[in-house]
Amino acid sequence: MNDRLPHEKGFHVSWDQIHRDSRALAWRLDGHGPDDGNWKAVVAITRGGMAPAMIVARELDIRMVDTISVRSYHHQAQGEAEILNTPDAGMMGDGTGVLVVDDLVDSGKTLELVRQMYPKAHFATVYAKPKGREQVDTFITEVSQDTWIFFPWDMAMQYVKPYRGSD
Ligand SMILES: O=P(O)(O)OC[C@H]1O[C@H](OP(=O)(O)OP(=O)(O)O)[C@H](O)[C@@H]1O
Ligand code: HPA
Ligand SMILES: [Mg+2]
Repeated sequence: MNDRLPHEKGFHVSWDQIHRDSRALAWRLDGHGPDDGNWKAVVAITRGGMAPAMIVARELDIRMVDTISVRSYHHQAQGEAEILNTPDAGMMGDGTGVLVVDDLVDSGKTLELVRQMYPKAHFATVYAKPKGREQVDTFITEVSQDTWIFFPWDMAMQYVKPYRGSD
């Protein structure tokens, strides 16, 4: 792996896999909302949470969808997490009944910040690393801390040399 990358392992996720895993997340959450099992809204943490949030909202038939914009990473180096935009305050309240969805939790800093704003919300991610696991209420797959997850929206198909041979 390239010297600039601090992570030992790469976990490459296809569109098909993120779709399946996001569906699995929705099914796990189904029936666990505070209002007769229902959730009132889905809030995606931009940008990575938007595709999983769309799939969760579709599976659970939730039409109330909003976003919260958080930025914490510059390439693979983490900076201070900052909130750039918040969802409708009236809809959010203290977060009760709201599913906050992100693609993954790594250090947990992003979720920690959002949790401070909406302590009663339910935090769900598709993938989780050990350091951030305490910040997430529901997730599907755990990967080791030294794994970098590559999402399909950050990748493109490209030529790979044969195992044997030089062209
Ligand atoms: O648990 P943490 O260590 O805080 O890391 C997890 C967050 O980092 C990534 O987002 P990023 O800030 O890179 O922005 P993006 O979603 O727009 O790519 C990822 O999508 C999570 O939101
Ligand atoms: O493993 C990761 N993959 C993509 N984005 C991320 N942001 C924090 N950790 C990761
Ligand atoms: Mg993100």
